[in-house]
Amino acid sequence: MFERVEETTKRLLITDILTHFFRRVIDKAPQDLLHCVYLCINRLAPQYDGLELGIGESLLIKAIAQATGRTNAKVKSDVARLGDMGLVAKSRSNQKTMMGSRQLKVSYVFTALKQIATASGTKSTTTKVDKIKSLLATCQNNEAKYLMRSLEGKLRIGLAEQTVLIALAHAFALNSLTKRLSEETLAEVLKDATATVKTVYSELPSHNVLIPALLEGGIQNLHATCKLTAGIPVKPMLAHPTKAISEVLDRFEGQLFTCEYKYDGERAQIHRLDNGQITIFSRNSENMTAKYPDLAEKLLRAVNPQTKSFILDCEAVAWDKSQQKILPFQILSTRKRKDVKEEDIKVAVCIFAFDLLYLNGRSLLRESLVQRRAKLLDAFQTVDGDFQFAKAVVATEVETIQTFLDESIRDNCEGLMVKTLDGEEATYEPSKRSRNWLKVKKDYIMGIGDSLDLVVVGAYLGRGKRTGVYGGYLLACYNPDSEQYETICKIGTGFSEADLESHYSEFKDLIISQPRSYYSFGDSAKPDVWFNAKVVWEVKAADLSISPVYKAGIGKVDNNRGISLRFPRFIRIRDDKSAEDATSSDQVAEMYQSQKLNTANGAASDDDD
Ligand SMILES: Nc1ncnc2c1ncn2[C@@H]1O[C@H](COP(=O)(O)OP(=O)(O)OP(=O)(O)O)[C@@H](O)[C@H]1O
Ligand SMILES: [Mg+2]
Ligand SMILES: [Mg+2]
Repeated sequence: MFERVEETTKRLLITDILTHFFRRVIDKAPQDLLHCVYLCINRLAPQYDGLELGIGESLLIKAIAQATGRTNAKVKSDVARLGDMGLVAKSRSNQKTMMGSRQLKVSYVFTALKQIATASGTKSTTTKVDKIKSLLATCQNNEAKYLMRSLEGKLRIGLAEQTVLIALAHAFALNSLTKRLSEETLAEVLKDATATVKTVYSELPSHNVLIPALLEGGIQNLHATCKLTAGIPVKPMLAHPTKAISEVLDRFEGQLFTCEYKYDGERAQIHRLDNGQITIFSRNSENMTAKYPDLAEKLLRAVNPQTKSFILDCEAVAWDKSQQKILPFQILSTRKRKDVKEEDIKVAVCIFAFDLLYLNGRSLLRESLVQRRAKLLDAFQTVDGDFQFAKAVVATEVETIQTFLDESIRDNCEGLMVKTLDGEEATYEPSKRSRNWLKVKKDYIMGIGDSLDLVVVGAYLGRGKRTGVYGGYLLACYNPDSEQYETICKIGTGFSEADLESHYSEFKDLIISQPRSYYSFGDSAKPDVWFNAKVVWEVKAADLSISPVYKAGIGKVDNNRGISLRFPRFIRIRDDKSAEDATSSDQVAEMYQSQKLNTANGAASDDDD
């Protein structure tokens, strides 16, 4: 199935292949469905579980060498030549296809992968190498290729998580049909099934719950059996950038909306269970409770007596106790990330709450913001400097919004979040970048609208004052459709001396001998060293231009040329975003288009290389 998916580029065909496969699994081996799904999305557990594949290159090289009787050096040079660990492992296993040997079974492979990922302790390297060796020995045909890629955590065959959800919905819907339907009715049934599965998964992102529920009760019962649950993080709702207050007014014409301060801290989704246990999740659904041991106690003082379980959406912001004011993000980022003890805490944090998703056992996702906000205000109380509600106004005039924006900046915020208040358009949309939430950042008014979060894929050796560290870096955005990192600019500005030093040493572990096959770059912008795509930086730029050298959004606004950033400047490391959460090619293209609209009325020209 993986082979067929990899050969196909059309998303619709991929969905069909996968649907067909799932239908057979549901019929013939339903107990394997969960493991099949995990192998397809290249994971071992829900994302919030933190259990990751992504076994290091050197360990995999060792295992291939031992399994095939080659030296480490030989395997390493083969990897450099073929650019794909999977192909190297496969080239050998083809030569000795064992007659009548054991076949690998899905659940066996899944369990083995899990054992490899969780092995710990002094002997863990040996355990891992031995396990991989024994898997490789049983591989046939292309299996070794997909096994190695899975172990690396880079299956890269075009199976996006959303495609897997669609195929699951189609498979269950088709398998439960009792009579022939007209083409039209069938399309309708599949569309409804897909919507149900996608919504349910966005509210309860765990296949461990979803798959058994589907097998048990089918799609009809899914909404009743799988609901938003305290303790399981949902992907937060995201906002669209805007460049002017007038753009906000155009978008929200005739609708009721509210402006809130946009606090510059760290997004925090705080869950409390009925038993009182508190868990704090990051923007990326990582458990960061251990980073904020001080928050739980602050929160308790803000919780009203009738409030039991809840999911709170808020921003954790650095707080100056003596002056009673907000501190910039740079201060917050000096807090330790792991195993923080009360005595380690030098930077105080205040919670600014702006949404309530769940209260006393009930989901509030489908209620409007007016209703959610009323419940939020009712369920908690302000404790100055510890827990406050996001400052908000209902404004409709440009002048009032402008004044509020200026105030937000004076109060050390980044600008405003503008949100619809009422009705269907004001529900909470997990994981969506919604047009019902707009961000207005002061320093981007009339600029490019927003900062970008880009992946560092390479670096240039420094000269002169920067001898001994990197002088510049090559950045890329991410294209989720092609699964490629597309280069967008070289950056050398915005770094302090200390940044240059620490980046230089931190990127050491990420150096790779060849660019990955999925990096899209121009020959004239090749860096001196390439990096594994892992680190994300927030970057600001003056504007965007069409470029023959860079590849961002290639084919979206120009057939052969990409988009590039002019005068990029480093702002901060985004360790709450993974490489795949970086700004997407579509977002870059959208920013370019909207800049073009703005300059069309007589301002500067574009098409500048
Ligand atoms: N009142 C508020 N309502 C919603 N979000 C807020 C509010 N105040 C601060 N925020 C923060 O602003 C973020 C949205 O804007 P920001 O540009 O900082 O997003 P980001 O994390 O860089 O993601 P992206 O740029 O991909 O949207 C939210 O994720 C949240 O952390
Ligand atoms: Mg932010
Ligand atoms: Mg941003």
